[in-house]
Parts: sequence; structure tokens; C-alpha cells
Amino acid sequence: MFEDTHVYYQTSKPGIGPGPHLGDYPLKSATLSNEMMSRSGKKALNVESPSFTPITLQQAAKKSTFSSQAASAAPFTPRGPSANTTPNPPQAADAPVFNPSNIREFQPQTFDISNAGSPNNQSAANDSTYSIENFGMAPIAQALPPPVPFNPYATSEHSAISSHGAAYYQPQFATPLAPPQYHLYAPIGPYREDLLPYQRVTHDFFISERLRDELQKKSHATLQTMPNSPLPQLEKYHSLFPLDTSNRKNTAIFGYPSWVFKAVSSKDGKYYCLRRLEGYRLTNEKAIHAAREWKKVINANVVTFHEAFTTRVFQDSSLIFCHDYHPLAQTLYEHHFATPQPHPRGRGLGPVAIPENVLWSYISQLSNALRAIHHAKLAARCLDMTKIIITDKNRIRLAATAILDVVQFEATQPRPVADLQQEDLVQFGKLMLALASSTPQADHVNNNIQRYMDSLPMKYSASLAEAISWLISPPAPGDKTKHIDTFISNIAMHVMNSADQALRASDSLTSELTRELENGRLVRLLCKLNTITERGEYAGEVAWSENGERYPLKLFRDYVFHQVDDQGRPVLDLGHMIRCLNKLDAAAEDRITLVTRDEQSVFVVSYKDLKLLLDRSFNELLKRTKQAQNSPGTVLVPGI
Ligand SMILES: Nc1ncnc2c1ncn2[C@@H]1O[C@H](COP(=O)(O)OP(=O)(O)OP(=O)(O)O)[C@@H](O)[C@H]1O
Repeated sequence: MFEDTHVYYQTSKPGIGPGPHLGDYPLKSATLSNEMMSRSGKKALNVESPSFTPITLQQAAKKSTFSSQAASAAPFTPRGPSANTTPNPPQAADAPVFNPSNIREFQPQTFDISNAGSPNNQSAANDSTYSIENFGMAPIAQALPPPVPFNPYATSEHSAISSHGAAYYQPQFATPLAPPQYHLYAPIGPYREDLLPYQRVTHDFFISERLRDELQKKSHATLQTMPNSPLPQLEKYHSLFPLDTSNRKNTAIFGYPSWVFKAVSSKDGKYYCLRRLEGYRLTNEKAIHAAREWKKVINANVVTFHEAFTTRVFQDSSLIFCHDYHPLAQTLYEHHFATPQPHPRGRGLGPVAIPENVLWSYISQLSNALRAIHHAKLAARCLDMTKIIITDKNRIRLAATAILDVVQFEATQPRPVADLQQEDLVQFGKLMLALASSTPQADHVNNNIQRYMDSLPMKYSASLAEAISWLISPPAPGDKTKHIDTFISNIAMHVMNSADQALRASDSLTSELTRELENGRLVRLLCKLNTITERGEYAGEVAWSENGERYPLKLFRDYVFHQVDDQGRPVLDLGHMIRCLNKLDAAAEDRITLVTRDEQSVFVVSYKDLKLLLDRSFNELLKRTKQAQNSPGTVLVPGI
């Protein structure tokens, strides 16, 4: 089936050991027979081989493309991966090449590469950027074809062109819009100053160590289980894992001891935080329904509430509240006061004063939470250091929402929500006063408010003291202006600072994300490639992955990952690997030289050809996987 397929070959490379090598310019062209594409065929090839007479492109083969100078050129000594790519050598341009479209079964119409690749001559210019240390990535965008004019308004959704909207869109057609190109590594700051413009460091392609570490710890905490756990399984939740850091039974806040667990929902497999109130007896059904209102509160500073229910699986009557789970969350109390901190000015261990900007950030975030809650006609009722969690740097959320609405349902029924909201503001003020005075004991603060207020200006600005004082002081009778919205307008300047910090944090996360942008795609491509190569025997066909169309893919794998230099030493160039994979994914028209391990055959193929082979082989695998669907352990991964 490969009779009409042409390759370039060279017979041997003095001084180069076994293994794939950095490519060389072709010396002669030849027809690639079926035999040659199989392992056994490789050995049979040499210059004298009669099969080395091109059948269809004899004219081309006779051209001066393969000059006598080229044939007698000195053996190739690679200086770097610059020779890897045959950068559309002028002499190869019209010469016969390996052409999978000549393969009989080949259906090019099934693979749309209309946007992917036109000849380009960038490779040679970019090759000098390869090196292990800096592996300057060739700007892949340059290696891609010029943008194909794309008319986004020509589709049915954008019928403006054929309607009165046409005139409006006219200017856009002057510069046609191209579909977005992929394989882009646009540099997004902050930058290292000591690199040359074309240089990249390995970390440019991955998220920072700090963030990776943090996220990994969170994943680890999420997946943590307790072997031989004595904890029961609930009707809808299993794999309970305790989150409490102590086993003290504190009834101060809810009137019942409370225990916090991470659990997996049997319904959706996701992780949730369950809070159990021990020994709670439900006397009024309506109480539990009161919690439902909290499902409406979706806010960045409130832990989302899901449901409340009673259970007897703990051998008592317990009330359970289900909220979102935030791995490795700490309460404000744990964060600031649980472990004594070394004082920055060497005054021994003790609570360190919280910086004013952090306090303002907390004030802004809690104001945001209260605003959402009050606008939902609810009251937070529980603004305690042990019930506010930190889920990221300075990022706080109200954690124990809905609970008091249920447990104090009977007691608070007659109280208007406006009163409870006023109480929220006072509690908010007291909480901030306790944080600002580094006094975690709420009753100390409650009993000495004036004293703590008086000490504030020694450490913080007058505006902070003023804000706290406004929150704590009760409204004058009939004064309707004491509302969270009024408070937010009073502290607008600080809210803006907080918003700015949040935006900057989001910028730096975007920058981190950009580094990983292309990696997910490359991993999918690698998975695809590896499902094909080295598949020893498959469905009765011995060495399926070694034969026919798969063979160039195997050589390509060697070319990308198993390069050796002229001394036979491994070449470990990440830039080369990423670049090759990107070009494969983009189906670039650049050609590369693939050398068999015995160095008897050399193929010149384009990335586009390889991409076609890859897709075809993978689809074949997928088809067979579907046929074998009933066999145990078969997992279909659609859309790789
Ligand atoms: N939604 C949540 N997601 C993840 N962890 C949480 C969540 N809510 C609370 N936690 C964590 O669970 C642990 C226990 O919380 P809890 O509210 O019981 O605090 P506590 O200090 O033990 O208070 P108490 O003395 O009232 O029991 C804390 O470390 C807290 O950070």
C-alpha cells in the first residue's frame, strides 16, 4: 500500500551510534515499499536496491535537487538540534516526499486541517534558539500558517451581513478576522530581566512551585481518608473525615457541641463539609425549612449552604448542615491566635498585631458577605472568629450560616429580621475590635469595649477606629440609616483598595494559568501518541504499532524523545520536545528527517503527514476499543 510513497534515504552515517539522529539533508529519493515500512523491510534497503527507483516521480528524482555535491558532502555533525528539522530545503521543495495521501485507505476529507499549516521557512531561523539551558522556544505562532481569512458574520448566527446590519459590520471586513491560533506561548508578566528575548526557562511552561505546592496540598487534603474509620456512613454522604482540630465540646455558639467533617456525596461524588450538632431534637418541622432560604445566598465571602437534615446514625439525634468544603481552611482564630507567633521585634511569643491593610481587607469582605445576606432578607447571626474561615491568603468566608436560624427557630420567630441585621453590625464591630486588639476572648472584649476602643488609635488609623465605633454603637431610636449599605459607602476608599488587591491577585493567577495553557493539550497529544507506539501486539496482529502507518510514528517518538548527539549521548532538550509536539498538533508543513534505529533508512515526512497518521491510527484504536467495550477494564476516553 505504500508503493507510491517516496522517501529520502542515506545509507550510513559514519561516526554516529545507534538510535535516531539529528536529521540531515536527503541525498537521494526512493520509493518506499510496503516492505520498507515494516521492520523487516528496513534491513533490505540500500543504494543498490532496485526498489529505489521512484515510480511516479522519476522526473523529480532526476532533478539537480540531489546534487553530486550533496551526495559527497562531509558527514553530518550535529551542532544542536538546528539540524533536526529539514527546514523546507530548497532542493527538497519539489522532490518526492513521503505522502500518506497516496495510501489507499487514506481519507483526507475526514481530517480538516484547513487552518493547520502552510509551508513556512521559519525553522532554520529559529533553530539557533535550541539549547538545554534556555531552550528558546521558537515562536510557534510564526511556524503556523498565515491566518486564513475568516468571516464570522457569514454563518447563520451572524446574519447581519445579509441584513441591515451589513453596513455596521463593514469596517471589520477590511481586516478579516482569523480564527484563534493555538500553540501560543504569549509572555505575560512579571518577567525575568536577565534573559535574552528568545530565551525561556523551564518554569515558564509550568505554574510556580509555590502555587503548585499549595494546590497539591489542597488536593491531598481533599482526598485524604481515614482507614478503619469508626465514623458512620450517612444516607447521602460517605467517607466522613473529621476536620476538628480538638475534641473539646464547645456549646457556646450553637448551644450544642458541634463537629465538622469532610464527606463525599453519594449523589454527585463531590466533597462537602458537614457540621453535626450533637443531641439536637427537632421539635418543629418548619425550623429545618428555615435553612432553605440560605441556598439563595451565593457570595464569594459566604461558604455556600446546601442542605440541613436530621440523622440518628451517630447513635443520637443529630442535626447536620451541609456546606461547601474548602480544603485546608483555617478559622480566623486558628490563623491568628492558635499558634503563638514570634513577635517581629523580638518580644517573645504571642499574638502579633494584624496589619491594618489586612483588617481593612477583612472588613471589606465581611461587608460584602453581610450585604448579600441582608439583601436576601436574612441575618448572619454568627460572626465569630471560630466560624469564619480563611481559604487563601487573606481570603475569608462566613462558614456557619443557617445554623442559628434552625436551632433558635422557636426562640427568634417573633424577632423581626431587621433587628437581627442590626445585631449583625454590632457583632461585626466587636469581632473587628477583638482582631484589632489581638484579643480572641469575645467576653473580654464585650466587657471592656471602651477600654479596647481607646487603645485602638495607638496602633491603627483614626478611620479604622471610627469604622469599628460606627458598627458597635447602637442606632438612635428611629434612625433607619444604620445599614450595611451605609457602612460600605462610608468605607468606599478601603473597599476599593481591597478590590484592587483582589484584581491583582486574579492577574497573577491568570499569569500562572497562561504558563500551563498549552500543557494540557500537549498531554492529550502525548497520551494519544503513546496509545499507539510500542503497542506490542494488538487484536491478533503482532506488532501492530511497528508496522505500516504506525512505523513513522514510532520513529517520530524516537526523534522527539530519544535524540542522541554525534557521540551517542542523549540529547535532553525540552524546547525541542515541546516544539515538535506543538508542530505535530498544528499539523505544520515543516518536514523532518526520521532515521531508523539501524540507520539503514531515512524518511522525510512533514508534521502534517504525521498528524494524519496519528489521527488515523488513534481512530482505528478507538474503533476497536468500542468493539471491545464489554471486556473488563475498558475505559473509553472520548474527545482526547
Ligand atoms: N466549610 C469548611 N470547609 C473546610 N473546612 C472547614 C469548613 N468549615 C470549618 N472548617 C474547618 O473545620 C475545623 C473545625 O471548625 P469549627 O467551626 O468546629 O472550629 P472550632 O475552632 O473547633 O470551633 P468550636 O470550638 O466551636 O468547635 C476548623 O479547622 C475549620 O477551619
